[in-house]
Amino acid sequence: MIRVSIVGASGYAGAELAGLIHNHPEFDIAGLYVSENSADAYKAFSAIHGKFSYQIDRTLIPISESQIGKIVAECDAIFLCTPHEASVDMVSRIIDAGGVVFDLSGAYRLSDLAVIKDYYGFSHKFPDLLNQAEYGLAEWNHKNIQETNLISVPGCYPTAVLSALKPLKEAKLIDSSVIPIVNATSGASGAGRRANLGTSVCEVSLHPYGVLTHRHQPEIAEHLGHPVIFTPHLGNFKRGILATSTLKLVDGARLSEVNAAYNEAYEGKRLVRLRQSWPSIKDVENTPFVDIHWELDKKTGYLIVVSAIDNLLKGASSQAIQCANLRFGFDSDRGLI
Ligand SMILES: NC(=O)C1=CN([C@@H]2O[C@H](COP(=O)(O)OP(=O)(O)OC[C@H]3O[C@@H](n4cnc5c(N)ncnc54)[C@H](OP(=O)(O)O)[C@@H]3O)[C@@H](O)[C@H]2O)C=CC1
Ligand SMILES: CC(=O)N[C@@H](CCC(=O)OP(=O)(O)O)C(=O)O
Repeated sequence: MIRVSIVGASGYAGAELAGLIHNHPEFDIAGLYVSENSADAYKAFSAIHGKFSYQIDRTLIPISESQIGKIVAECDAIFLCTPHEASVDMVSRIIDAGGVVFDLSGAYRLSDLAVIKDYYGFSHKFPDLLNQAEYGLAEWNHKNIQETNLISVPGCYPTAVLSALKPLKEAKLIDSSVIPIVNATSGASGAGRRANLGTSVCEVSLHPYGVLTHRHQPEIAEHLGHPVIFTPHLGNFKRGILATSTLKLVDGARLSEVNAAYNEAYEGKRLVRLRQSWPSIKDVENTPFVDIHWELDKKTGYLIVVSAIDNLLKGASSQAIQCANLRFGFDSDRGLI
């Protein structure tokens, strides 16, 4: 068995990950950690996440960022389900100690220091590690994921959007003179477990946020290799993301070419479901799938692509498991379906 530890295990993404590892045939939980001064230190994990009562019998151990290297020797890999700023240092310490790390935060997803400063608000201290990090979009980067010790698991919106747009980009079907427009709505769990009036489901109806400033815009653009205009929205439901992308195809592109692009990109990739009808959050919540459907307006040459994921699973923890599967030599979907 491969023994893995989770830092940030009391949070939404960390708890989902603990559940997936508990049920995985190849991985075992080595330790569950929270921050040094956590209000949940030494509590039972199942006291925080009651659905795991009598299943995951573990205590949440507090750990400081400077001690993180010490747990490398006690396990085969570490998942960081921690805030971006905390992950920056912890990743460096884990790599220095010779460990394998899957970082679910945004700390290592972008390569340009100036862009990181602009969108995350801090100066990144480890440019060499940014170069070493492999982006964990599992269906698209499996070879590199297998060969690195630093996997940066994509953000939730980028997972939904890149899954929808990369087949078209690879097939050179996107008209580069018209910037694709992406509107996406997330459930409130995307904002994490900490109470916050602005993301409480009782306060939220449906509204855009982070307009023209959201950090997932440069993440999508970098990993698509194409600019996008991205507008996230917050909805008053718990989990799931639905993203609608509108783009112009190159002149003369036919629907059959679009269909071929998706079929080729995702042949044999069982966690991507090319649907014959429009995706919905209800079809993907609590699942590791990304559902995709598209239609072409033959009059204008515009294509509408809709993709849906569970933000806590394909948008975070189950994609992290896909990456770990690849890194340790298993099929990407092992233990997930
Ligand atoms: N929610 C989502 O849909 C997605 C989240 N992500 C990313 O995953 C990460 C976790 O997100 P999420 O689960 O939503 O967040 P939560 O706020 O729900 O959980 C954060 C966790 O990190 C712990 N933590 C905070 N600071 C530290 C620290 N310095 N050292 C160790 N542990 C710490 C918290 O516990 P405590 O504070 O008690 O120590 C808690 O367990 C974030 O980077 C987020 O951006 C990525 C994709 C999707
Ligand atoms: C609804 C909501 O607040 N969502 C979060 C995205 C969560 C996520 O996947 O992103 P990172 O890993 O990049 O933090 C947000 O917009 O900040």
